[in-house]
Amino acid sequence: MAKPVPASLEREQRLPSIGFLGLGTMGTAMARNLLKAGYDVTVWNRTTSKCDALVSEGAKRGVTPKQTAAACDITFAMLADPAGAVDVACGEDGAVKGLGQGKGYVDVSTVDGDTSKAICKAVQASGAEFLEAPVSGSKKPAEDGTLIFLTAGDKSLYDKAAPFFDVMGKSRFYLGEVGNGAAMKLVVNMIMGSMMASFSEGLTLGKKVGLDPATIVQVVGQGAIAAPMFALKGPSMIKGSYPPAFALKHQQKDIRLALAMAEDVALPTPVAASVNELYKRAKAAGLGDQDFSAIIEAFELDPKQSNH
Ligand SMILES: NC(=O)C1=CN([C@@H]2O[C@H](COP(=O)(O)OP(=O)(O)OC[C@H]3O[C@@H](n4cnc5c(N)ncnc54)[C@H](OP(=O)(O)O)[C@@H]3O)[C@@H](O)[C@H]2O)C=CC1
Ligand SMILES: O=CCCC(=O)O
Repeated sequence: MAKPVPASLEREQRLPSIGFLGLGTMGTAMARNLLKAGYDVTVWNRTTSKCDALVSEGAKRGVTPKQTAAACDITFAMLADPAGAVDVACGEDGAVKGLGQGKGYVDVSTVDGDTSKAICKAVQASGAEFLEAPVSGSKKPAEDGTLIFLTAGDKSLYDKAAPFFDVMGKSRFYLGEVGNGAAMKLVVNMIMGSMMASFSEGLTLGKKVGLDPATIVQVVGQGAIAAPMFALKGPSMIKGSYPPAFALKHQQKDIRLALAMAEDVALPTPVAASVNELYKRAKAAGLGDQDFSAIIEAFELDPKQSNH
């Protein structure tokens, strides 16, 4: 059930209008929750047909990021990667051109700190406020409104956007300066990518030595290394099924960005570096659009066939 508009906002004369740019797996579910909560939502996506469902549910159709940002008080962006986030914010018909004093831009995409800082600079130069707010939690938490927001940037925009975060999520952290939200997200996803690779390696080894993979999942689930992610994905992984929630190509992007962040502070990250090679191999073998749990397939790939 959709979370209702908070009473404090209902008492105001006009609810802020919300723009949402990027209707992929996450953006669609997040924008839908804002719409279901009763907000005035304008949606835009590069592939315009992805707007149709939300428009039929009551959203307004944005023409460009610029027009969407110009029409709305606060605009959210949920794009695939740094290049997409910069294009949509700062490109020819980018959101920045529609922003100005009194408006806010909240980028919830997973990008690196430098990208986030560049977008922040362009947004603030327009007179608008900026917040980075990448999320922890995948497709189901996005649908259920139980994401975790890792925000940093203009504190007054954080306060204004809080009711929207509370519709889309179960918790929110304000981490100070722009770059800290991106850094937190990359640290978390670097750990997650390594955990998934390690789990996959263990399942593959267990199977090779004659253990029942379903029993391995059960045993892991009852001990000190139990993790919600293993319990959720393990049963489908052992059937060779990877229903897409978080694309493997996005997980590899996050490890790549985390490695660059580590390089900036001269920290050796041998685990993540090795795991990155595995994700690159899986991507080269055509698994990029599968859920990232398809990384288990990489252990059975012929190294000669994967060419990265
Ligand atoms: N899926 C998940 O579980 C989670 C994902 N994330 C992060 O959230 C972000 C979005 O993820 P998700 O929704 O799964 O990704 P999807 O691949 O499903 O969607 C990506 C979106 O980005 C758009 N896009 C990409 N490049 C451009 C560009 N150059 N110009 C305009 N639009 C562009 C796509 O448009 P089009 O439809 O036209 O291709 C699409 O709307 C990523 O940064 C990801 O790492 C964070 C937490 C969880
Ligand atoms: O970036 C993707 C994160 C997925 C998750 O937190 O479950």
